[in-house]
Amino acid sequence: TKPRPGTAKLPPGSLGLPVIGQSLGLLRAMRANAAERWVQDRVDRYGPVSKLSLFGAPTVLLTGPAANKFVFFSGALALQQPRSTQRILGERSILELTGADHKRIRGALAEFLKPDMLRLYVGKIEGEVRRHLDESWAGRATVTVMPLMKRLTFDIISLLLFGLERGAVRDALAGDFNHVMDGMWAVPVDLPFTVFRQSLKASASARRVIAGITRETKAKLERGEASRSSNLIACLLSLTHDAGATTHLSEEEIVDNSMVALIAGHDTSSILMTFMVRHLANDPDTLAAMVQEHDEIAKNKGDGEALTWDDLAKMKFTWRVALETLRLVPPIFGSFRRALEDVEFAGYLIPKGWQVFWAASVTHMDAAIFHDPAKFDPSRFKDQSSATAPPCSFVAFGGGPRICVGMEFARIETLVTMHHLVRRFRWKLCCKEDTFARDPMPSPLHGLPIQLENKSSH
Ligand code: HEM
Repeated sequence: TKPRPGTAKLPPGSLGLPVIGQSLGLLRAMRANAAERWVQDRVDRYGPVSKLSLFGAPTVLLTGPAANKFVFFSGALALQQPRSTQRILGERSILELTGADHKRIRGALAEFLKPDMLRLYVGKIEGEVRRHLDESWAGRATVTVMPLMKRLTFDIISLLLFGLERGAVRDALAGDFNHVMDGMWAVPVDLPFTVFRQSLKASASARRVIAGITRETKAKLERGEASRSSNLIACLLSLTHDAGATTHLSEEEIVDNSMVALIAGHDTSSILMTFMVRHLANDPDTLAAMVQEHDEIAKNKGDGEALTWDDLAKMKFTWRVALETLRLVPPIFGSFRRALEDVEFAGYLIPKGWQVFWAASVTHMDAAIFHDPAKFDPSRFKDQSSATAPPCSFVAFGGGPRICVGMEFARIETLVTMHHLVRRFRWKLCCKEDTFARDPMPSPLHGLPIQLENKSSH
């Protein structure tokens, strides 16, 4: 709601030191696996709405389902990215756009990421998974899960987005993206030898590759050698051709949003799968139930026969394990919005221009919503439609008009990967410590090295 002038007061809390504010405290806590605790401590001290200063701007921290709903649905708030992210991903990325522009780009991405389109890709995703497991997992005594999952999800997404098969171009793009990621949350100072400069250079190089692919795809579409469903670029270009001004995407928009999809589409899901592997190593009952689900599906198939869309629909328990993993370790800790005007929430004023920060963990660990919240219990997601969990309480994928547009895609690649993983291997953790650092994405100790054993029947 819009406050009446002079009525609402600022939330409790302190803005801390000039410029630095509480940023260093939060960053330190993130690296020490204590970010969730850090946010909870603030909530214990000041309540669910408090003010602080993060990354150079006055900020209101909001927690709880009602606050999440406000953040996701309020028209007075716009998505806000760090300046570094904006420079790297470009000004026409979906993350920078609001209103009709956001709707148009989101509609275009959703056109490619909708189930009807994704079902055409199950075979390609499975092909990548099988090849990765054959080449990088099978026959090894130990592997490090996190980097392997990152490369797997990168290869899957670049196949879907650009039709890029294995080879030098994909390797070069993967190399560029490692550097792109390094500077996403860096101080945006473009000077020689800074992480940020390196990241900008890598981003420029990746952009040239994507622009080249866009031109090639355009020519292929004109020659009838590609169709709308060939890959994301073909889909976006076809929208341009088909539907005129309302859905038209410029080349800059295609490149910027391919960059976003490539980053958003591989980092998060690789983290989910890595933490599933970690959790399953410590939870034999959950693992056994998952193995049973996948053995049941494989029982009715010939050797090497491809998974179908219907098979994926049967992997209900596995998806619950994924959701419970996302509840306990949400890859996206939270994110920022910016107040476009003075706005009021829960009796407090959020002044125009201030940041709003929402953190997933507080609601995910609220015992009033998730009974015994520290316990890993996939059965709590058994009936997602039940009225027991209020809306906007499970927020690993965000919510509202900006809810993750790649959620269904993440589900498919996770299910396909876990199917082959649990059927082919047993594993044990090399590091027993149950900890992780955030930078800002969570990563387990040493990237999660595991001892691997091939199951005899495979
Ligand atoms: C486990 C995997 C994933 C998680 C946990 C996740 C999480 C999220 C979250 C929390 C948001 C909302 C951020 C906010 O409101 O500030 C988001 C947005 C987004 N995600 Fe995902 N994501 C995942 C996978 C993917 C995949 C596979 C893709 C692409 C193929 C993708 C593309 C996007 C895009 C483009 C947005 C921005 C949507 C918009 O602003 O309208 N994500 N994601």
